[in-house]
Formats: sequence, structure tokens, C-alpha cells
Amino acid sequence: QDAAVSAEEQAILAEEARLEAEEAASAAPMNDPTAPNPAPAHPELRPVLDQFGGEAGLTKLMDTFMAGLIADPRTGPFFANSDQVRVKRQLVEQFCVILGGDCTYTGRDMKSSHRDMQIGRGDFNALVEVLQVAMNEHDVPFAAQNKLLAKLAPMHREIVNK
Ligand code: HEM
Repeated sequence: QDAAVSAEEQAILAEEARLEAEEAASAAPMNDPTAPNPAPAHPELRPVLDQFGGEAGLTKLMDTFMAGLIADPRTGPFFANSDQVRVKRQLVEQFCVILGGDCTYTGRDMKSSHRDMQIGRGDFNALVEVLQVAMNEHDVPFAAQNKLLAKLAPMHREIVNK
């Protein structure tokens, strides 16, 4: 009888281990080891982060940005089925780290994030345009906008894949 119980226990433990592994696999971001760092920190841009209103300012900006992305027929279809709350949070983290803030980027690299999307150069430019409109709406100074855009622009190499 002892042996039977222990077999049952073993089965439960094995099932628990399987579930844990499954959870770990789905939670682990699928990163491409060859992709560049999606959120390189630029400590010298810390004053620019202040011009964005810090992390709180970025959070407000991202609401406007995402609303704009959804509303724009050029970018809307890409984001329609995405977890917008999550993407907004990843963007806040990413921009905050890039602008030298005391934040951590927990998202995936840019290559992995956009791999299955067929994004063209025009789509990339459309997203930048929507971001510029959002930044204007939030009164981010033009020079500060361009400091951020200068860091985002080279990411087209990982994002544009069509
Ligand atoms: C410099 C330009 C861009 C930056 C910095 C950027 C950044 C990001 C980040 C940080 C994420 C979340 C990553 C993660 O899932 O862990 C993401 C996801 C996403 N991006 Fe971009 N992105 C850019 C351009 C674009 C463009 C041009 C499109 C399409 C027009 C696009 C469409 C999406 C979509 C649909 C998702 C959500 C994917 C999902 O639901 O898993 N992105 N992007």
C-alpha cells in the first residue's frame, strides 16, 4: 500500500513539475540572442526624461500614443489583437531606460517582438508619425522629441521585415 501511495505522490509531483515548466516556458520572453539590446541606457539623456515628465509622463504619453495607433488605419490593424495594456507598459519601460531613467525593461528584443508581423518601412514611419502627434499633444519640447526619436530610428533594422 505504501508503494501505491508513493506512486500516486510521484505522479502528482511529476504533474506539478510539468505545469511549472510549462508556466516558465510561456512566461519566459522568447528572445533572439543575435538581436541588439532593445533598451540601451543613455544616462546623459536623463534631463530629456524630465522633459517627458518622467515615468509618469511617459505613462500618460503612452495612453495617447496607443489610442492614436489604434485609430490610425495604417497602424491600427497591427495592434488590434495585441494586449495593449502590456505593450504600453513595455513601451514606458523601454523609453524610460533609453532616456536614462531608473527603470527596467522586461519586454522582448525588437526582432522577436515584431517577427511575425510583416512590417514595412511605411508602417514604421506611420508609427513614428503617430508618436510625434502624441508627443506634441503632451507638449514635449521638439528637441526632446528628437533626442528620443534618434535612439528609436535605428531600431528599424530589427523591426522592418518586409
Ligand atoms: C521604433 C519603433 C518601435 C518600437 C520602439 C517598438 C517597441 C515595441 C515594444 C517594446 C513592444 C513590446 C515587446 C514585447 O512584447 O515584449 C512592441 C510590441 C509590438 N509592436 Fe512595436 N515597436 C516599434 C515599431 C513598431 C511598428 C512599426 C509596428 C507596426 C506598425 C509595431 C507593432 C507592434 C505590435 C503589434 C506589438 C505587440 C505584439 C504582441 O502583441 O505581442 N511596432 N513594440
